[in-house]
Amino acid sequence: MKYDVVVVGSGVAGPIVARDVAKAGFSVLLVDKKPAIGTPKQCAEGINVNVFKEFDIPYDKRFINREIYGARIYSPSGYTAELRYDKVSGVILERKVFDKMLAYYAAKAGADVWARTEVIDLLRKEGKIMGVKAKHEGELVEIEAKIIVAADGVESTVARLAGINTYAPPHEFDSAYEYEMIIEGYDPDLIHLWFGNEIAPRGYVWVFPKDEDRANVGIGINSDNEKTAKYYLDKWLKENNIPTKKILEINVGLVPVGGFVRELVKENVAVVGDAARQVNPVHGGGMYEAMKAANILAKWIVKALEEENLELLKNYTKEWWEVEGPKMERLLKLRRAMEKLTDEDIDVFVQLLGGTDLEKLAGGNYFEVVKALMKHPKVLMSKRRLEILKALL
Ligand SMILES: Cc1cc2nc3c(=O)[nH]c(=O)nc-3n(C[C@H](O)[C@H](O)[C@H](O)COP(=O)(O)OP(=O)(O)OC[C@H]3O[C@@H](n4cnc5c(N)ncnc54)[C@H](O)[C@@H]3O)c2cc1C
Repeated sequence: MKYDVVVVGSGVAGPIVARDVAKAGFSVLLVDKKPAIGTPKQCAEGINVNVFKEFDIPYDKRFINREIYGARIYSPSGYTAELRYDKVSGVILERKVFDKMLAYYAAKAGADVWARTEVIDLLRKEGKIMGVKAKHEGELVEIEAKIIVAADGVESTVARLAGINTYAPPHEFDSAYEYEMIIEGYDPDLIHLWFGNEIAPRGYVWVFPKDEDRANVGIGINSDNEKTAKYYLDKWLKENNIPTKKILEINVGLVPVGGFVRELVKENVAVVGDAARQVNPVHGGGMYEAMKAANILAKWIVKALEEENLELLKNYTKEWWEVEGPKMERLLKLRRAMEKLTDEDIDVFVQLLGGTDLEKLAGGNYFEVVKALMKHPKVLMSKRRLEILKALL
């Protein structure tokens, strides 16, 4: 079996690469170890509404669970800041359908798609990487390919097999735990985020509404914490008197929030998405970054195949670092600064920040916001707060 490209992993990044390369007329095989692509989900399913246009994905009601108009954040003592638009700003997806439909779009563009196919090793001949070895419905198969894409998520093995250094220490990952459950009393037009060192160390608790009374309710905390994410989520639910007898799903996962990969390509293997730690380090959202990187990678795969020059693949690393790298480094700096905040600091900042400030912070465009905060008496009076902010400039 021979293809131009084999893509390992059909989450978000993989199908976008497969679709774009197949569209250009090259042969592509997209594989995933899951028997049903998209299931189970490991996601809160929130994404900015602009992605559909940017990545040419139909705005299809089959996977758009709910339209969202903004966000409300809560400080440890209960101060809130809100960002509310009069038009749709984001959506809560149904990822089980979304991921499957992305694979369907890849198939429609010409790619072959195999579910229940787990890549277990690289295929090497005379020291060269020639493809992958996989278990396809329990049978061992060898798939030859000119280019291999490791889109195999946070626990990626394929990039490492090729010698790409994807190591990051445990502190650069969040541990996430989530219930899809019945929950009432939260404005279903907004996403809700709670911050605080006793609530969610380093991270936040989220309620992402999927219905008036159904939501993904989850938490992300630093994965090297001595307590578990489940411990903190259950504590928060109990302290807020939220009944936990109607739980429809439990989702667990790791989220990379740092540890970006310097060299994204080795020989004819490229890494993309969570496997390459391409995730927003402040809010832990990875779908946008996975699609953005997939887009860049697909462009260079097509060029490399058209010009029969695999060296061109290296331009993916260069372009990703030029286009996304600076923003990601700024966000990482912001994440590290946020880790130093006490609960009192969070209370102060939430009182001082407006909705648009929050948007700028989450997108990494924080210079103006930080400069304005530094002039406020509540910040000026605290040498420590001032130093945390100064380090961001
Ligand atoms: C609890 C939680 C909540 C989250 N919430 C959000 C959110 O609200 N918004 C957001 O943008 N991001 C969120 N994220 C992050 C987001 O889910 C990921 O960033 C995104 O899915 C990354 O896409 P990907 O294609 O790189 O990897 P994945 O979506 O993880 O896909 C990787 C695929 O590879 C397959 N695979 C792995 N190994 C092999 C193998 N050896 N052979 C074949 N197939 C293999 C897996 O089965 C999987 O389908 C959340 C993550 C978690 C854990």
